[in-house]
Amino acid sequence: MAAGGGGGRPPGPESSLEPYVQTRIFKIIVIGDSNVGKTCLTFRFCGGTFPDKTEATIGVDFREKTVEIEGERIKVQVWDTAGQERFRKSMVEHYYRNVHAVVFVYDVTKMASFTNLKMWIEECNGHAVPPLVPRVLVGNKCDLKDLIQVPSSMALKFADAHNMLLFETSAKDPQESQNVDAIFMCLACRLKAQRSLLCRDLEGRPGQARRLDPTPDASGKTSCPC
Ligand SMILES: Nc1nc2c(ncn2[C@@H]2O[C@H](COP(=O)(O)OP(=O)(O)OP(=O)(O)O)[C@@H](O)[C@H]2O)c(=O)[nH]1
Ligand SMILES: [Mg+2]
Repeated sequence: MAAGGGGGRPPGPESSLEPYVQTRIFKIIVIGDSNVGKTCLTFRFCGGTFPDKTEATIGVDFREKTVEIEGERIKVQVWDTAGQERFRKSMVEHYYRNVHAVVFVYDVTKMASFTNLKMWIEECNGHAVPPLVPRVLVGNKCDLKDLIQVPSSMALKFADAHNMLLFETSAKDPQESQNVDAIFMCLACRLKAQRSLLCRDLEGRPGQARRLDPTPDASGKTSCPC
């Protein structure tokens, strides 16, 4: 189990004059064939580096990073899942339970990892993930330009058909790190917006949940990269 990125501690006694706002946690799972680079992508986002060496993930590795969106601190909890069937079968139920967003990853240099996406999407659908849960598609290893097997146009068509945004990235190339960050930041922004709306809808209804953020940003500014 590994962790990277900032720690998302709520304000302590030293800031007791400020209103106490609990840090929200968004659970994002990263799914796809073995060897597509799920561990490297999550490492890049949470730790800011490309790992020298990785081994097949067994079960799940958790990583997290605290980000700030429109003045609110949000903890992005990334579940780096195992691609190999034998290392994931006892865990699958846990992956999908209370998930907030799903990242499907394929390897742009391996067509089979792209065609297998159908299977991953079916698995996700089979676990009753609500339609409101955002899903994105990530084509990784774009630095291997001479080996590309999955054209962007094909991936875009697939993403459109499944109502997903497409990100083409490289966990390895430091120049691409902003694109990797954009995957998770975009999801965090969408989740924040969705949940604020949901809570606003529920406000005023007796016995229902209320917004956690007592001071909505009036500026309308967003740091969302998408
Ligand atoms: N060239 C290149 N290699 C990458 C990239 N991302 C990952 N790799 C390599 O691909 C291999 C597999 O990466 P992992 O991140 O361990 O793959 P995974 O999807 O987590 O695999 P499982 O844990 O078995 O599901 C490793 O040798 C990485 O170094 C990338 O963007 N570019
Ligand atoms: Mg892995």
